[in-house]
Amino acid sequence: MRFGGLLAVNAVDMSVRSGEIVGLIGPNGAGKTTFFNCLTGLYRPTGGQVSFAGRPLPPRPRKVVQAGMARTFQNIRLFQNMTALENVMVGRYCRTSAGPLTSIVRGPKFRREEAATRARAQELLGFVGIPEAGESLARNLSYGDQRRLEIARALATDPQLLLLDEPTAGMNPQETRQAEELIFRIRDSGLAVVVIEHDMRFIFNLCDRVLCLVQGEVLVQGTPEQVQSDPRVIEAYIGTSDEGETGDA
Ligand SMILES: Nc1ncnc2c1ncn2[C@@H]1O[C@H](COP(=O)(O)OP(=O)(O)OP(=O)(O)O)[C@@H](O)[C@H]1O
Repeated sequence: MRFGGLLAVNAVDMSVRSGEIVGLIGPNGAGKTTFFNCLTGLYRPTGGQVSFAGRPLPPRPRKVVQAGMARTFQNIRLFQNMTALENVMVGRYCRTSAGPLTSIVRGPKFRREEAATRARAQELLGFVGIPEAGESLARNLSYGDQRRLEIARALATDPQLLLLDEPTAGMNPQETRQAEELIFRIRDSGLAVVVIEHDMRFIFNLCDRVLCLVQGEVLVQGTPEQVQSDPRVIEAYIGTSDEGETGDA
């Protein structure tokens, strides 16, 4: 992915299997979010190809979600003035069949689907640990709960692959532990998960494999043990001006 003269992501080749958690680390500006944006159709890559489950994916977010890839955002992007339940229901609509006409007429088929969507959304709120939040407006939830809600909305699309962009940013230690436990449960349900994170303790504890990006390219990849002891990774972080990234920021 090129932005003018800047090659933001170059030849990043990554695979992730069902039931596996892969971490994506790297200093600020390494290209992590740009990589997610390329995968999910927010950016049209200037070169290369995204394939999912063996099929090429067009760079269109709706097609990507329908193919089974869902994501959350570094800066939470909820519908702040809708309830938590409604936010999750929105995620579900890519799997329902009601078109505009059915929605206006609101016949029995629409009502059946709507009830099923509501029930599934409530179930997902329970799964992410906020079963009581359904009627609260998203903007009134705590920061940690908003992050869980974003995950619930992503899960509502029935993904096979979940991309999480800094899921613990702004969380306190207790919320971070709960997020870790939630991601393990998501993995255990058979999904493939890719996580971007700056919190090293979190990522090395969570992931089966870790890739370290630097200036848009994969510098090192391997098990958490291999990556955290690799001098090139340590150097890549120390070499940045953001010292906070070397610790638990
Ligand atoms: N839309 C854009 N237009 C121009 N340049 C961009 C755009 N998006 C990202 N970049 C540049 O691409 C590079 C990679 O940015 P990106 O946000 O992907 O990094 P990152 O690894 O996610 O960083 P961080 O950890 O700070 O979120 C940066 O130099 C950034 O300035």
